[in-house]
Amino acid sequence: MEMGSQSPWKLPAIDFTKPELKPGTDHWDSVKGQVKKPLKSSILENVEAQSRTFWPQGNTSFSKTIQSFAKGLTELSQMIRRMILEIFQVEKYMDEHMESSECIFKIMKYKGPKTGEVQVGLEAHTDMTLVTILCQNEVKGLGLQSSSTEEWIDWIPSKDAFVVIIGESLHAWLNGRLKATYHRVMLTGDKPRYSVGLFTVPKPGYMIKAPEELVDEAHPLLYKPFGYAELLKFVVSHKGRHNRSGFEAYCGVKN
Ligand SMILES: O=C(O)CCC(=O)C(=O)O
Ligand SMILES: [Fe+2]
Repeated sequence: MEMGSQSPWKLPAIDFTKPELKPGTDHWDSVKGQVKKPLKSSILENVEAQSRTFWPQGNTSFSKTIQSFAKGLTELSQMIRRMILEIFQVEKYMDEHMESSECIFKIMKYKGPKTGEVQVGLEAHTDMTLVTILCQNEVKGLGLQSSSTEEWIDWIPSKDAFVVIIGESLHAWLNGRLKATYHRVMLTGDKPRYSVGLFTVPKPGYMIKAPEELVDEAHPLLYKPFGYAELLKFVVSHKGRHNRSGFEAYCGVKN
């Protein structure tokens, strides 16, 4: 997709495919500027990234290329987080941030409900991750909520694009500078929906704590330091599992 062209998704689309996309180059700064826009306007804290660089042969035989696919997604996750840290001027934490995170790759299958009526495949929720990257087969179903208008936007599946979702751990680490994106899966018809997700999460034992540079009078600390595994355990057992309340109850300073 050409820079600045309209995406079919009503979502900001950003091209990460150019080989010259390397930190410190003009092209890096230009793409970073595009990442900054949707983050700043808070239209929706996600971006789409085209896949061909990571995956030049296309995604039809992905079972064979699953490892290189996961590697490509891991690199994309790193690039996006590198840009986000630069945008919020906390580059000095880059190594710590990268070393304290790991990527989990999952393949998911949703059976078609075999009805013409839309059924919930996965309730609206935010992820507890740092960042989640999703892609899927041609069966529609993923919806993303704009944090500013609360409008639900259907993702139109595309084999050239990924959805990048900000999770609660990154929201907390940035002391609220970015919001976690609500998303859900709604299904209809009888075809199964397959999706793959790369979930970038804090490593076990690492305490997520906002850097002091992001905490000041205008931005008081929102979350107490927490470990990811402990957070997950609490959220899963909490009645607010499918919304932000479990997260807020676990580590929100106000609680
Ligand atoms: O299947 C999808 O596209 C979404 C999966 C998801 O939101 C999750 O596993 O947290
Ligand atoms: Fe999710």
